Amino acid sequence: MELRRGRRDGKTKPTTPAPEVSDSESLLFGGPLRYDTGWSQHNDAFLELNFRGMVRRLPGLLAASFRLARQADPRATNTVLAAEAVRGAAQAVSLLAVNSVLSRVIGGGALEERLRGAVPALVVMAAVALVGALLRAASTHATGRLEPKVERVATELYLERAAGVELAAIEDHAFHKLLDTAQYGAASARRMIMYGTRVVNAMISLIAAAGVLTVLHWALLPLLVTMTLPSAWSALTNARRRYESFHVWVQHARAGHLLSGLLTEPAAAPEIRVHGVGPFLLRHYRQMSETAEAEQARLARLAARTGLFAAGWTGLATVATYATLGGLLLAGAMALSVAGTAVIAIRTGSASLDTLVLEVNQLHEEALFVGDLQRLYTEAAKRAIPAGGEPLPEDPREIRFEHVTFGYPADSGAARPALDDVSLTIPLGRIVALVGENGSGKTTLVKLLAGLYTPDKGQILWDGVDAADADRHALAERIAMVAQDFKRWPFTARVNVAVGRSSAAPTDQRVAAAVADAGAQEVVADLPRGLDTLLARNFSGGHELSGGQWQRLGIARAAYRRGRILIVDEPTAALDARAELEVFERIRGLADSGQTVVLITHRLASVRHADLVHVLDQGRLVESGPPEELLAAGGLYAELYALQAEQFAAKVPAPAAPEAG
Ligand SMILES: Nc1ncnc2c1ncn2[C@@H]1O[C@H](COP(=O)(O)OP(=O)(O)OP(=O)(O)O)[C@@H](O)[C@H]1O
Repeated sequence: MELRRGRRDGKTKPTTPAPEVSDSESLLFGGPLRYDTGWSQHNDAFLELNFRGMVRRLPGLLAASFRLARQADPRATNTVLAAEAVRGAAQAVSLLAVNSVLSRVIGGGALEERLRGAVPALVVMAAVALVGALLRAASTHATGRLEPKVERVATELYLERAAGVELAAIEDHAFHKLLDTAQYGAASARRMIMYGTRVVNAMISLIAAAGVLTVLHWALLPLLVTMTLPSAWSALTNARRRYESFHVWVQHARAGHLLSGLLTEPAAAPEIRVHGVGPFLLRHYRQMSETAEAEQARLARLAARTGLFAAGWTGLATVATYATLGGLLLAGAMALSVAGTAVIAIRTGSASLDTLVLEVNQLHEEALFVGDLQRLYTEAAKRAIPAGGEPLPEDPREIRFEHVTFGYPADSGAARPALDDVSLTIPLGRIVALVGENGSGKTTLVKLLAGLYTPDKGQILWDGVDAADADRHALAERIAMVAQDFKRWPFTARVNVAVGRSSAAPTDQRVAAAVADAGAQEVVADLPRGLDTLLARNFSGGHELSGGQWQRLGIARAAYRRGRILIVDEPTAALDARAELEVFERIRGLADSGQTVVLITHRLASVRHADLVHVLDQGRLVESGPPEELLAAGGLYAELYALQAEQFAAKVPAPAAPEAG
């Protein structure tokens, strides 16, 4: 399922057909399992490349890769350019020397005299060959230094830009596709350096050969061009087809990689075995591979046809060239020595032109991928988290949401926004709980609070300052967050805590304090190598934690960050009853020390610790107030509370008495 250098597996059919299901599976699932995985709706016909457009784009792309090379290593770039330019010129001098040798040898006079006359030109040829060899060595050495540096610089820029965009961009499928295609740009930039140097070299030797031909007879140059045009056309046409195909198929290939990854991934392994998901995934994988193979076959068929047509055209042009040369000789319009030089110049010229076409074609193919990388750079710069902005008040009293409406960009077809005209206050230094049923908008609200998204309508005011205009990095500095799906970094336990503030050098004391704050001492004590235990099961010496143990480390990470506002989204979902109680006590303690806590939880009994509760329902704020007041008011909060309380109050049915007899 590889694309590009084996990953260009082709065109997408816009939909992946529903899989065939065997009888046994039909029985197993109680009916045929016919649905597609949901990846197939992609409409990516944005490419409008034509032959002229490709030629026009080339200088710009070449210049861009030259800029990258200069950025990576200016000295090596200059060495390569100078060496290649002089090498090309040396080839021109060499061709002129050949011309001189031939005219001496074919010209009049005694043989010995003619040979002696050719000696200076032969010496020049030898000197030029020596200089050429030295320059080639210099160029090879400098290119070898330059290429990996170019790839590193391009990759770093790619990763830096990707990490610096808004969360909304990362969730946008078009941007994600660009991230996917652009990842190959750095390796292409590296190869562009190699092809670029060859193109410069071939161009200069071609100019030399063309110059010689023009001097010999004006009609020879257009004939040379006619001879080489077909292969240029065929090579560029095939390159364009492969590139278009790659673009249309990139999502398909991504899905294929994802499927094959799922089949071997430890996290999916239990369900694959218990629910029998393996055959389902394999079927999809096979189907994707087969359609990809069909695309490769289509490309090969087209390439063969184009190549055959181009070869015929080249053959005819070659016959015409040599017929013209013969005609000129027969008509006495050209001397034999000149015709001899012309044959050599045509051969050299067409060889240079062939090389040029081949290398330009390679360069062009790479340039297209570098073009993707540049598009990503531009797009990422547009969607970057803005730097600078208004300073936030040093010690704000409250954060106020005013008529905030927000809908996820990736979910434009949603029936209602995730948050709809929400106005509420978060007083600082208190515990504020967000309560509501699944999907009511609690997580969305805290993501907006943390500056991960900006409202579509309304404002989030830190005292008087609108968060949309504030310095986003300064805002993030004040937030510590334990998200519902916080990252379980595949590093040591110590790093998993200290990554909460990776800009500061971790001290044992600070890590230990954070671990204690989260009540995670026992978790760490049970680890085989304490804080230095690697928490990545797939590595040797790696260890896996339980969900609840991870959750404590997540809380330790947030404690380590020491942000002024602590956001905890379902902090106790994976904790046992005793641990849950302890974590809430600690959260209460944090608030006593002046820390603001924004708490999302479904455990309403724990909400009694909160100073203020906001109740959300379908993206709207429906109730706000201290927990006791909300209970007394008999609204949604009281209803949800009563539902949970009933579960505990419900009597466990007594076991039925054994029947007599
Ligand atoms: N990244 C996302 N992209 C698109 N839609 C999203 C995204 N995250 C959430 N939503 C949608 O936004 C709405 C609110 O989701 P949110 O996660 O804020 O709810 P919640 O109250 O935190 O739910 P839960 O109690 O289940 O955690 C839901 O309809 C959900 O489908």
